[in-house]
Amino acid sequence: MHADRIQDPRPGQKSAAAWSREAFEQQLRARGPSYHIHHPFNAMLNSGRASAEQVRGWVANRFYYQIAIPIKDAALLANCPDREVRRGWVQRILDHDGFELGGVRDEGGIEAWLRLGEAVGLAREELHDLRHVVPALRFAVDAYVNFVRRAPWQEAVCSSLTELFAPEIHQQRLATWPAHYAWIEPTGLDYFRNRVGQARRDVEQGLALTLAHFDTRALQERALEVLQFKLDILWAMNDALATRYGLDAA
Ligand SMILES: O=C(O)c1cc(C(=O)O)c2c(n1)C(=O)C(=O)c1cc(C(=O)O)[nH]c1-2
Repeated sequence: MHADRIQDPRPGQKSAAAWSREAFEQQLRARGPSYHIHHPFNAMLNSGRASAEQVRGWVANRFYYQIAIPIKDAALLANCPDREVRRGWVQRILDHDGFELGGVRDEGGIEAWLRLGEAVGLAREELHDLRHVVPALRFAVDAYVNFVRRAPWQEAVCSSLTELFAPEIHQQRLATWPAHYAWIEPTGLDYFRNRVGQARRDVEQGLALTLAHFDTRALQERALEVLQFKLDILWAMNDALATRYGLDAA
C-alpha cells in the first residue's frame, strides 16, 4: 500500500464521531449473522439430522466450555476493581458452579450439563475426564479464557456479549430436540430451560456496561472487534466438532 494511504485516518476510525448508544447497540446486534447458531454443525444438530454419536460428541465437547466459563468469570472479577460490577458479575459463577446458602441449594449449570450428558448416554466420568474433547475445541475455549485473563475487564465484559444471541439458540434446542431426539430424556434439557432467563439477565448487565464504557468511536470499533473475536471462538468450536464428527448423520 502507498505510504500516503497508511497515514490517512481509516474511515470509521479515529476521526469519526461516536455512535449514539442506540446505534452502537445496533452495530453489536448486527453481528448476529456470525453467531454459531448459523454454523452447519449447529444447523445439523437443531434440525434433527445429527446421529446419537454426533449429539454425544457435541455434549461431551461443550462440557469443556461449561467448566471454563466460571474460571473465565473469576478471571474477570480478579481484574475488576469496581465493587458494584463484581457484585453483579459474581452471580455468573454461582449460576454455573451452584451454591448452598441460607438453606437454599442450587446445583448449578455444570451439574445440569452432567445430567444432559447422562440423558444422551454419557457417563459423568466421560465428561469429567475430557476424553472426548477435540484439541482444536480446547484451544478455542482456552483462547477465550486467556483473552479474559489479559484484557481490560471492560473488554472481557464485552466478549460475553455473544449471549445477546444465546436465548434464541437455547430456545431452538428446546423447540426441536424433543421431537427429533425422542431417545433423550426431556429433563436432560433443563440446562437450556434455565439459560434462557439467565442469558437475558447476563446480557442486560453486560450490555449496560459495554454501552457506558465504549463511548468513543475508536472504543466502539474496538468493542466490535472483541465481539467478533468471541463469535469466532464459538464458530471455531463448531468447526472442530464438524471435523471430528462430520456434518451428516452416519
Ligand atoms: O449454547 C450456546 O450456544 C451458548 C452460547 C454462549 C455464548 O454465546 O457464549 C454461552 C452459553 N451457551 C452458555 O450456556 C453460557 O453459560 C454462556 C456464558 C457465556 C459467556 O461468554 O460468559 N457465554 C455463554
